[in-house]
Amino acid sequence: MSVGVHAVTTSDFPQWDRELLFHILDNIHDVVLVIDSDTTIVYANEAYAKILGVPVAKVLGRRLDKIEPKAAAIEILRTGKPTSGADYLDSLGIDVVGSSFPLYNGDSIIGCVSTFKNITEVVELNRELQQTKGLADYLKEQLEQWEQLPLSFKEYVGQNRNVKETLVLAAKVARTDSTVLIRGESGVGKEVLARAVHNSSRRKDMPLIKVNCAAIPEDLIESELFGYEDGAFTGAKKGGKLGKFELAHSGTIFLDEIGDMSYTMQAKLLRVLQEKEFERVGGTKPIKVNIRVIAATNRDLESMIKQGAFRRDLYYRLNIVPLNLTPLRERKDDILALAKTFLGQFAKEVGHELILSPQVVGFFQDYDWPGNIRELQNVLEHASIVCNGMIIEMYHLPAQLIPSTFDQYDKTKDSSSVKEIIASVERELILSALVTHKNNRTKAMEALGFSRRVFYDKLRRYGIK
Ligand SMILES: Nc1ncnc2c1ncn2[C@@H]1O[C@H](COP(=O)(O)OP(=O)(O)OP(=O)(O)O)[C@@H](O)[C@H]1O
Repeated sequence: MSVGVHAVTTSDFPQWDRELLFHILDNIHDVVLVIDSDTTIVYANEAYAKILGVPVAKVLGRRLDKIEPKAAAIEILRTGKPTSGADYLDSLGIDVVGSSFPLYNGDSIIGCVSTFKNITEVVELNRELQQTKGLADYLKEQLEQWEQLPLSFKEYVGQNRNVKETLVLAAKVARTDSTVLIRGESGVGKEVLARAVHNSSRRKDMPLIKVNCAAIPEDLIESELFGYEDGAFTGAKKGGKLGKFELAHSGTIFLDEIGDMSYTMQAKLLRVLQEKEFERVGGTKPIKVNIRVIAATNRDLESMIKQGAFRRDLYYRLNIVPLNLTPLRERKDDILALAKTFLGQFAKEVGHELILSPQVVGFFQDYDWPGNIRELQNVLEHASIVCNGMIIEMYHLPAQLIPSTFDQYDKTKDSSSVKEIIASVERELILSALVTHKNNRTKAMEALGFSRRVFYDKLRRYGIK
């Protein structure tokens, strides 16, 4: 029995010849690739063809630096330092894991050997797992602030002609994968419409991820959108973090307040919209995503373009199907239906039916609603808490609407005396103070600056229990 460097010969293995060694190498399941000092591929085993799908004969004699210029083996020819770990092969678009080491003849490096396996599937699975985990975190974050929003167009309150036209167009575009741009003042229901589009699309079972572009600080928005790799910056979470684009993979991303995104970020966003791929912060590997984009803004993008604050090319990319939502003051025919919906919701919370007095109905029709549907909802929520009975009167409305209450009296030349008007305003202020101080009478009294005797006298007079 003779002994080699790491081998012995026996009667079954009388010699370790070339043929036997090549046979062994060819049957190893991992790719084995050998290059010489000018990166010419001098050997590739059969796994190379099986795993990479390229016949061995096609690569032998070709230079690796022309095929895969970023390959670790090329760097090893220069440094002589073995490496191991995961890598991404640009030329084939696959993820691999393995190791490479230099070959020496005396002191000089004559080549390099790489062994690796394809882990694209594992990387994909890991990505799905990361997406699921990220999604769970995101949903947890959102759960507390999640609004009860209508689920589809059927539940979307809106009978006004303009709104109906918008809804019909929205329902049509929902069936496609087109980018949608929702325009309208704050509180007009842009997010509700975005959800309705997503929920009526074929992506409805996949995530709808919202990004409020105005709420994220400029230095964080890139990592929020695209995620980051492990150690991308100081304070970065270990293991990296998935961005909103990856969370939205296969689903929809809702870019709210898009007009507030910085000019630099607009360029990066445009690239993603065009190429459907991006890199994480601190990463080099391109990540492909399949997403539908819905953007919304209350800003005048056309003026912003003229002022150089919004990119024209991004505008064209986003404005494929614009959906305009009319402000509430121009769709007053919807006010009562919306009010009824909200009162129905609040009635469940307070435990009794709620209706509007004729004065309140009149006032709602006259009022301008600068905060649109959100303002209407908030006003009714306030009134439903303050009102002990079933009928919501003017004095149940929030204090900030009180100047308008005076207008109302003036306009209609209401027969109420000044005394009555003051009394109704005073009653409202007391009720508001009680709500603010969670029914703590002493605190409400102090806040209003009344003495105890005057305060309790007024409670009695106004029938406040
Ligand atoms: N058609 C509707 N039916 C029922 N509720 C609605 C409708 N439209 C809006 N709302 C309610 O009004 C509130 C404001 O809506 P939403 O957040 O969609 O407005 P927005 O235009 O996105 O506001 P912003 O520009 O401030 O983000 C929400 O609480 C929503 O539930």
